[in-house]
Amino acid sequence: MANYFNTLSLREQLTQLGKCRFMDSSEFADGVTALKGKKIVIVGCGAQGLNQGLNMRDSGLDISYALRPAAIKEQRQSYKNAKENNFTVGTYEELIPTADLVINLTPDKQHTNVVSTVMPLMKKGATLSYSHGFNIVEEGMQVREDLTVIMVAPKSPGSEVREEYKRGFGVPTLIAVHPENDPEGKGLEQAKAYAAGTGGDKAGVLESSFVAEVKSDLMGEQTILCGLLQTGSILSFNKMVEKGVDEAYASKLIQYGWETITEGLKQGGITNMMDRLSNPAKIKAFDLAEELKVIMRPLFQKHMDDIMSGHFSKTMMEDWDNGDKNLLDWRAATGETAFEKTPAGDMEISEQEYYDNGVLMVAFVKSGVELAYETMTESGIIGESAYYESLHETPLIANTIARKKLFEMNRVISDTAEYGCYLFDHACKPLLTDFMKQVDTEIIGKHFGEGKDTGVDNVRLIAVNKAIREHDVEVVGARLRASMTAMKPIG
Ligand SMILES: NC(=O)C1=CN([C@@H]2O[C@H](COP(=O)(O)OP(=O)(O)OC[C@H]3O[C@@H](n4cnc5c(N)ncnc54)[C@H](OP(=O)(O)O)[C@@H]3O)[C@@H](O)[C@H]2O)C=CC1
Ligand SMILES: CC[C@](O)(C(C)=O)C(=O)O
Ligand SMILES: [Mg+2]
Ligand SMILES: [Mg+2]
Repeated sequence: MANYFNTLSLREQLTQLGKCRFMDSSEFADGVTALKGKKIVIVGCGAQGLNQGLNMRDSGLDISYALRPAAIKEQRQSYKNAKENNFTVGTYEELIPTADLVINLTPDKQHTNVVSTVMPLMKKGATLSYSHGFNIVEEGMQVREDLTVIMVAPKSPGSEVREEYKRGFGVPTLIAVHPENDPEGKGLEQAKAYAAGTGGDKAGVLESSFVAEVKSDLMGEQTILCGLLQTGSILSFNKMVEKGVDEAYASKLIQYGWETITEGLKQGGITNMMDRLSNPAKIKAFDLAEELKVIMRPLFQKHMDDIMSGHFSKTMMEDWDNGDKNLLDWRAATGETAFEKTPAGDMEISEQEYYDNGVLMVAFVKSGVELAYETMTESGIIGESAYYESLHETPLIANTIARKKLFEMNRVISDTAEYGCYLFDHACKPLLTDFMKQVDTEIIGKHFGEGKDTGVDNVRLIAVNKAIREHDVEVVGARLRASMTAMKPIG
């Protein structure tokens, strides 16, 4: 199998990368109709499998789970997830031959194996679906010509897919039809119905391509969403301890700080997150973010280049073949960091204190979101996609760190995201050595400018505010957030 993206002409690569249309809510007027009464079998019942299945069943669809024999025999977690929620569970042989839609929600690493096993059992004219296009785009999986291949990719961890649905809403979702596999022209209607079944239509759906989803998803998760949150956590914690801040306080400030400050991001973008700081702190965070952007830009660009060329997927797949050596070493090293090993204290930290004492964290978030967005859009990924993969998803990942630190984040995200997160982190920390030497508790651990005059130069403040507000991620984000709010009452 060859990397599918690399087999395309440059023109076709650019066309597929740039495919991104924000769909109007009226396009979902038929709801789940195209899948109503169809037999839908989900392979795998993990983070996405369970939560998508629960939503689709609540939306009136017929869902069952096909699991590998060992999972059923040993009653593994996937079996328990499905059974405890009263779903029918069976083997591939029992469930796949009668399925109209088979949804592959196993880890990306397993896709070639799973799809090769499942495909011969699928009935003529059925549909195969993915929630991430790695197997099609990076591994070049060839699917039987009579089968339709679609993708419905929620831009969120599985837990939030369910939580948002229960709130009568959903998470933004990318849908796509693989151009090589749409023999009956039914792919788009089915993908729309599936997105409606998960609640994604209420939050915003982009009609995209497998290529655009893969290249943007990999970039977001490696850099701002997971990699930089990991690097920022470790470096910020170590610095506070080095400077004598109480360890338990430092641990708490980081563990819950990302969630608190990115709540500001979720509600009103970088503008609102920065507005939560005092004027002098805002200018300081702005300057730090500018400095960080200069230092980290080449690393962000390297990640994007390696994702585009297929170098990233090639080296990750080599690690798969090598028994996951790098992944397991990196996972163990993360578990040994002082941040991971130091429990958060039970002292009170007010919401505002997380901002005031976490100016460096705000600067990490601002620089990472903007860099990820800029690097993606410079590479042909459309702004809306880049927004979902940078600003929109950062608070959702920050929530996982609040639950159980970096361990929880890396547990909840997919296997490709975990690998890419460590890869970025290990390259980024050394790059920031000199920058971190100048960092003191004024910007991490203590209240910025406490007791000092809060006056600032008006001209500078106006220029800083203008630069923050006019960044493209803010312009695109304001539009997307407005449409999400507009759609919310429909649920
Ligand atoms: N994690 C996330 O939040 C997101 C994931 N995605 C995508 O969703 C897909 C699923 O990822 P995710 O939910 O993280 O996966 P998980 O690791 O959470 O779930 C894996 C499921 O697959 C089963 N499984 C594992 N290995 C095999 C195998 N060899 N054969 C058959 N079944 C197997 C497991 O069951 P058992 O081991 O018991 O057999 C388990 O039920 C991926 O394509 C991912 O990129 C997309 C958006 C976000
Ligand atoms: C951020 C990681 C992710 O891409 C996701 C939850 O969207 C993943 O692959 O887990
Ligand atoms: Mg993702
Ligand atoms: Mg991903």
